[in-house]
Amino acid sequence: MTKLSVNINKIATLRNARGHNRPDLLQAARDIERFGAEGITVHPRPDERHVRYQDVRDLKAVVKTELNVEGNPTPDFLDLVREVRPEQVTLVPDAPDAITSNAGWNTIEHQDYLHGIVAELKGLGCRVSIFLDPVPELVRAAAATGTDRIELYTEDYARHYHADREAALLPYREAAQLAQQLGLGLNAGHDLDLDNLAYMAQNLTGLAEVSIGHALVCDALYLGLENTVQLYKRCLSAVKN
Ligand SMILES: CC(=O)[C@@H](O)[C@H](O)COP(=O)(O)O
Ligand SMILES: NCC(=O)COP(=O)(O)O
Repeated sequence: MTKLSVNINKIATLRNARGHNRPDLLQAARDIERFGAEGITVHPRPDERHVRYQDVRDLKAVVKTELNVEGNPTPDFLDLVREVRPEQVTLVPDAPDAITSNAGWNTIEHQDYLHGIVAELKGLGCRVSIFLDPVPELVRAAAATGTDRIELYTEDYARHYHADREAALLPYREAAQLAQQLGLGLNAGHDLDLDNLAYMAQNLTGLAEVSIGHALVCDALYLGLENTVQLYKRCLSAVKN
């Protein structure tokens, strides 16, 4: 079954709002794992607007499932993951001032660059995933970097889901099939929520992991964190109807 990695960036956003430690990010991570998540994802951005670099160091000792650290492989980010050695590193080509992740890698143009980073991170014992759009040529070029997995950038799927979910998912299904043929592991994330998750999980072959944060934390404000984590898990276990 597809694993749920909960992105706790937005819990850190709330924590930072008052300059104190409430909510306690580390306790939230422990609780989210206890509620059933199979991973914790963080995306420490250069401006530390939410998850701070020290949070990542502290989470390494706290997370008992898998720690997935996302980010643009800047020198500071690489120094952090060299120090922390999380179970998974997801490479994302974000600009420092991006309001959120808004693009996947051009793995054709950056293939040599990514190849070197992938080799180093795998050498540290980290699983590596590359964030990209569901474009066959990009998937093929990602495989040539030696990455363990790709993460399909699902904003477009989420945007078009309600209009025509079958059409919205089609490029992702094709990319997933190609990834499987190329021996790439498959993750997915960005803007997934309680409306659109089950259909993707039921129809994307070989989907190993989804990382979900913004919608999940928003839902938890109304539904409670434990209940919300379990609702997202239920979407991943729903049988295709
Ligand atoms: C890579 C991706 O799509 C998201 O995981 C990203 O981490 C979200 O970042 P924000 O929480 O800063 O919007
Ligand atoms: N990689 C996607 C992620 O970690 C969370 O994205 P979102 O659910 O906050 O959009």
